This record gives sequence, structure tokens and C-alpha cells, in this order.
Amino acid sequence: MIRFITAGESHGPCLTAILEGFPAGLQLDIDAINRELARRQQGYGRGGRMKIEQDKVEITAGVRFGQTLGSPITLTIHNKDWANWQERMAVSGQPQGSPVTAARPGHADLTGVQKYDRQDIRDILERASARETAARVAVGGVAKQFLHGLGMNIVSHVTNIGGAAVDRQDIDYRFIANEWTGSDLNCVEPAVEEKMKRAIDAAKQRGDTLGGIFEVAVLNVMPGLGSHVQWDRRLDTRLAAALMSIQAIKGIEIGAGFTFAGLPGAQAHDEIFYDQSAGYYRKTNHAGGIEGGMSNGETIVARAVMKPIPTLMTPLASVDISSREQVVANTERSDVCAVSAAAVVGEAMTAIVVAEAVLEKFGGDSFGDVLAAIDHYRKRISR
Ligand SMILES: Cc1cc2nc3c(=O)[nH]c(=O)nc-3n(C[C@H](O)[C@H](O)[C@H](O)COP(=O)(O)O)c2cc1C
Ligand SMILES: C=C(O[C@@H]1CC(C(=O)O)=C[C@@H](OP(=O)(O)O)[C@H]1O)C(=O)O
Repeated sequence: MIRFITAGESHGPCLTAILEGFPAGLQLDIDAINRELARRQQGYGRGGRMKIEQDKVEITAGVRFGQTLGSPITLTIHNKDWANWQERMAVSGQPQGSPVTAARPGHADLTGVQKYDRQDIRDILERASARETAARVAVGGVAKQFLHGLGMNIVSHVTNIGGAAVDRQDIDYRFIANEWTGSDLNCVEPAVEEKMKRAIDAAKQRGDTLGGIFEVAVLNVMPGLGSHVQWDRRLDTRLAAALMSIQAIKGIEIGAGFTFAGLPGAQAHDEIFYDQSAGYYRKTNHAGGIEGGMSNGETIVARAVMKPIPTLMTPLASVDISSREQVVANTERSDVCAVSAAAVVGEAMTAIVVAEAVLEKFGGDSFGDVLAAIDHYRKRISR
């Protein structure tokens, strides 16, 4: 079983993740994890914070001479911005600076202070902030390398920002580089990406924000990950939950997703064929690589929609939590749009779910055991 938790406030000293369940003997490339962290920081429309941070992971447990030991792995990312927040975020002493009291609609602010009995919204927003996703991407970096070692690859691209959308069914995921392609928004169509950028410019001009949609794909997956036998073992259940756990994500589709509503069965389902060398295959992939809660061997495809960023520079109406007076919401330095960053987080969460499903099916305390079990399985299902 893979499990991990993260800790850390957005403007505290660091973010930390403790990760357990990966086998021993996995070769870890720290630079590759740092490249994932750098990809998460990019994207047109991101705010001033990303100019301050240069996220790098520090590993303080679970790895020796570049290989996992099978023991818990501790991953830390230091916040450079901490230097500017030491007084306001001190662990001890008296509160410094004025409290944040004007709750932002769409953020955790108001409900958080009610639930946790806080008088300063900062006590909530610091942890609600998606800064936390840097820790998840570091964890996902380990999971990605595990999957890489088994021949699997996870990619993502942005399909819609503020209504500027890629309208194509023929995306060839093999050609979406697993690295950041150099394009500003990780969109496969340059003309659409231009429209997305202009929409972000216009939103920024208005003091407004945008959301959008990203798509994640898992290539070269073996059939049989997840299970039909129990609700919480279904791979689609777990993938949807993991993607939905990303801050601001409000909807998930697997494969044809919501367009299934308009399709008759004859057009919805992927017919099955067999080839001596390729084995079973489908000519279409409306199922998005998952049937009956199990990977079916086709590319896994999931999409997630992100709501617009809640911090608006032209703020919405709100209430001051100390005076109960009608005010406008708090404004802080903020992203205007972060869909391409969320896509990188989506890759990480997908990698964690798929890696966990692999380890559940194939077990193994050492990476070699996992490889041997997969080899045995592949031989059996090809007979
Ligand atoms: C990568 C990423 C960056 C984000 N940046 C900001 C931001 O700069 N300002 C902001 O108000 N919200 C930002 N958000 C969204 C908030 O974190 C999110 O809306 C908030 O935590 C409330 O959670 P909910 O949207 O899931 O209800 C970001 C989300 C992600 C995934
Ligand atoms: C720090 C990150 O994202 C942050 C997510 C975020 C929020 O409210 O979710 C608010 C902003 O933080 P700050 O107030 O420091 O500018 C974003 O920059 C990051 O992605 O690393």
C-alpha cells in the first residue's frame, strides 16, 4: 500500500511529504523530480510568487546512494518566500501584522474560520493554498520514476482556458512530451494557446481570473489494475478522487465522460479485436482505458475542470469576519490562471494512483520482485 501525507503552510519554512510503500531498489533521479517541480511552477498567468520560488526537493530519509530502501521517504521543499514571512508566520510569540478578515468567495476562508474557530483568515488560507501541491508533485515524481521503470509514461495537456478550447479527438499522447514542451500553457494547438493567452490577458486587465480543463493520459498500462469486485477498489473511483483532491478541481471525466450522455451504445463502446502479436486491442478508446473499474490495456484518459482562481484583484462582495460589515474580499498577490500547473499536479496524482494499483496487483518489497511478477502476468495473459 502506498500512503503519503503532506505538511506545510504556504509561507512557512517548508513543505514536507512522508511517503511509504514503494519497493526497495528503485533508482531515483533527484534531478527528474526537480524537473517536475519546475514544470509545476510554469504557465502563462501565474503570479509573482513563482518568480520568488525555485522549487527543489531535499530527501532526508528512505534513499541511500540513489536507491530507495523500502523505508519511508521524506521529501522537503523549502519556501524561499519564508524569508519575507518569518515574523507573520512565527511558530511562537505574539501575532504580528494585521489579521486577514475579508473572506474571499470561492476560497476556504470563511468556512475554515468557522470550523476551526480562528479570528485570522490567514490561519486557514496558509494551508488551503495550492502551494501544497509542490509536495504532491515531489511524491508524484517518485511514482513516475517507478512507473517509468515498468515502461509506463504519464502526460498531460491543457484543452480549455476560459472557453478557448482544443476541439480534437485525435490527440496522439505518445507525442506529447513528458517534459514541458516550452509552450506557455502546455496546449497542443498553438493557435488555441494564443487565444488562451489573450483570454488570460483580458481577465488580468479586468482584475478577474480564469479556470479551464486539462487532460491526463497514462501510456502503456497493463490490463487489470484496479478491480470490479469492490467500490473502493475501482481504478476509476480512485483516479477521480485523486484528481478531485487538487485545489479548485470541480469535475472529472474518464474517456468520453459526459459526452456518453448523447451517444447510443452502438457508438459508445469500444469493439474488441485480436491480433497474434498485439493481443487484444480496440480501434477506439471511448472508455478511456478503464472498464469495470479495471485498466483494460488501452491508454487511460482523464480530464479535470478547474474553477477560476478565487482571489480577484477586482474583488467580489463579502463580509468582514470581525465586524460582520459588508466589504469587498481580501486581495493578495495571486495567480490569474493556473490550469497548466494543475495539469502537472494531475499527472502526479495519477502517477500515485496507478503506482499504488500496480503494487497492489503485483506486490513486491523489491523493485526486482515487481518486475518479475509483471513479467509472469504478461506471459500468462498473452497465452
Ligand atoms: C496550481 C494551483 C494554483 C493556484 N493558485 C491560486 C492563487 O494564486 N490564488 C487563489 O486564490 N487560488 C489559487 N488556487 C486555487 C485555490 O487553492 C482553491 O480554489 C482553494 O484552495 C479553495 O479550494 P476549492 O477550490 O477546492 O474549493 C490555485 C490552485 C492550484 C491547483
Ligand atoms: C505558491 C503557490 O501557489 C499559490 C497558490 C495560492 C492559493 O491560494 O492556492 C495562492 C498564491 O500564493 P501567494 O499568496 O504566496 O502568492 C499562489 O502563488 C505555488 O503553486 O507554489
